[in-house]
Amino acid sequence: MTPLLAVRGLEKRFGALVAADALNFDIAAGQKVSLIGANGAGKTTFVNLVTGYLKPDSGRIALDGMDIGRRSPRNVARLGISRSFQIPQLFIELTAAQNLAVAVSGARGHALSLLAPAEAQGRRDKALELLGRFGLADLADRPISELAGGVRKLIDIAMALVRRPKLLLLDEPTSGVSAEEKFATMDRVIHAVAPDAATIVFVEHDMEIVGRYADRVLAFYQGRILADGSPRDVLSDPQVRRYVTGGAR
Ligand SMILES: Nc1ncnc2c1ncn2[C@@H]1O[C@H](COP(=O)(O)OP(=O)(O)OP(=O)(O)O)[C@@H](O)[C@H]1O
Repeated sequence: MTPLLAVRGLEKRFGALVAADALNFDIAAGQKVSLIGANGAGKTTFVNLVTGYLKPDSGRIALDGMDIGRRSPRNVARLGISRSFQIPQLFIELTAAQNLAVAVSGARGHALSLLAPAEAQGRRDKALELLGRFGLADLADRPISELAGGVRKLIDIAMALVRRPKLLLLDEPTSGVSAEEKFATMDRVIHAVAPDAATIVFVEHDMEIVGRYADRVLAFYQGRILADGSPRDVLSDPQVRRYVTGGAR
């Protein structure tokens, strides 16, 4: 069976630094994969390569068998890969619902100013539906500037769901979220993504989150995969303990 994502010989260099070093692996549909690794190990570089924000120097990335390695971020998103960011990319003066409405317009290829009222209502309905999935419907009309960091992260992830992606990449979904709220935040993410049955790849520094939510872990070290397997196996691997979790935040 064709894997959802196939990565073959993927390389990316920044000058002399090899940030992705001949990466080779598949991701099957339905998996929840966590990317772990110390700072600078290459996790975000991988996310940027898959989402079109960086172009590989060599190698291949295929989504459902289609080569996507040199497409633009917009094109990659149209094909079914969405992402969230370490720092949420939101319009700070707009409300939560307005931010999502902008994303809905973008996904539908509309210019906001040209929309008929019926379409504007449709966008708002979609925005409210997505916020509802995250338990945030009551914050729909609050400006982002008034919302806490953890809520902003959830809204950024909601934006990524607008296109009903096949593959969702989350860059540190719980960074900046308090220890008391981190499980509740991830529970909301998993619950919200479930209706779209999206495959999730998430960068994570918190090993409690990794152990609880991932069914597979890829441990990065110096642009390479040091270990690949179940959370139990990878987190107990001596190399991972030495080079990854020992230095994790
Ligand atoms: N645009 C860039 N130009 C030059 N070097 C870069 C660039 N992006 C990343 N790097 C370097 O590539 C290496 C991998 O960085 P990357 O951001 O992928 O690591 P990471 O595992 O995501 O780290 P973190 O956990 O700190 O986010 C680092 O040494 C980083 O400094």
